[in-house]
Amino acid sequence: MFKKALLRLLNAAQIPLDVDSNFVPNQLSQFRISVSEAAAMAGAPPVIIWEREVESLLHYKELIPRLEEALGKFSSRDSAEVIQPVRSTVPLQKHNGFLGLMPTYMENDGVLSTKLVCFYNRGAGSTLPSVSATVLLLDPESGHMKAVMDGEAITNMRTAGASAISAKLLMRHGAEVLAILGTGQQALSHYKAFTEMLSFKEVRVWNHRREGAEKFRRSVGGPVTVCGSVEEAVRGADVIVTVTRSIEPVLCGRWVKPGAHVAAVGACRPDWRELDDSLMKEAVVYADSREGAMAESGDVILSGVEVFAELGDVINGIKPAYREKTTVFKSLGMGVEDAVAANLVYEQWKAKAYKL
Ligand SMILES: NC(=O)C1=CN([C@@H]2O[C@H](COP(=O)(O)OP(=O)(O)OC[C@H]3O[C@@H](n4cnc5c(N)ncnc54)[C@H](O)[C@@H]3O)[C@@H](O)[C@H]2O)C=CC1
Ligand SMILES: O=C([O-])C1=[NH+]CCC1
Repeated sequence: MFKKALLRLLNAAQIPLDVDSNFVPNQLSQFRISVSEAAAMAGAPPVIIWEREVESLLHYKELIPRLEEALGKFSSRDSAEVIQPVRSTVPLQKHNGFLGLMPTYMENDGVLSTKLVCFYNRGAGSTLPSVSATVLLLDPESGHMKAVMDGEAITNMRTAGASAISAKLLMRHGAEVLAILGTGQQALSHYKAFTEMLSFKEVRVWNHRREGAEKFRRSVGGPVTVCGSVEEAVRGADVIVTVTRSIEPVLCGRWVKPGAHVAAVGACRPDWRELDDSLMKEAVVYADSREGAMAESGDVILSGVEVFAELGDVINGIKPAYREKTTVFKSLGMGVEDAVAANLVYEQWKAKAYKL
């Protein structure tokens, strides 16, 4: 009663529960209620955390261990750990795109979120982004919306983080050469995650337009070899990342060194491809979500191959990691990855705002 009365007063006096308000959390701590509980009770608006701030708060070193844990929880199929249906999509026919809805509930962790993501098969001349996203973080008890966040930075970093986990688990020991096909947003985040978390002697990139690859090389600053063809980029590579907007195979099995690991990130529709049949049939195929891959991945569905395991099965020790064989990690992207990333951003934001 007393807590509610205090909060009504704060609200009526329009004392915001925001970054500058040190007073409110300190006072509330006496009553042992959380900031989000207080915000819900006071009817406070959600905090808005936009791209630059998300980027400044999210770091692979903290994100990747949380993603790894979440992938394991997802694959345990324990509904108290993760409830995450396969993404539902609404076609945006006029614009050659899709709206994907990605709700996730992690009961044991008290995390409830949903991402709204629009993704497009853009024509060559378009300057609009391929992916545009927003993540909503909610309080599971009250339903109060705690935060609205830019979803692009989260999508770029959590996707690259999941691919880096796949490489850590599935690439051969002593891997030296990384090849990245495509030089857009995901290529940049993958370059950062892979060079920060793993170590390679050589990084090669290819783009269907050479100027795109040259721009990428200049923007990352580190040593990168620009290749004139996919074959030149991937011959002898130990790890290959495919992050293109292509809807037809760009990577052929005959160019891939036996034992290489491929993190296949693009082609997230049932009729889109990045990898050819020979590669899919040669490789042991892992996915983030078996159901997601069977519903959404053209590379899996059209090649007719089986998903051998989820990354979470390997993390949980249920399925082996065949490092010596050619492996493909088919990434579709999961709501649980967005949930843990958004929750981490929110925790960091609170710590910064309230200097906890
Ligand atoms: N698995 C996952 O969780 C996620 C997958 N994606 C997918 O990853 C892919 C890349 O996304 P972004 O980097 O954000 O896009 P982007 O538009 O920033 O980059 C796309 C790259 O593909 C190249 N490209 C365009 N058309 C091509 C073609 N026909 N053949 C070969 N290359 C072509 C572009 O030049 C560019 O380098 C997209 O397919 C996107 O839908 C995006 C987010 C998450
Ligand atoms: O998981 C994700 O956000 C996406 N997967 C394919 C395009 C966007």
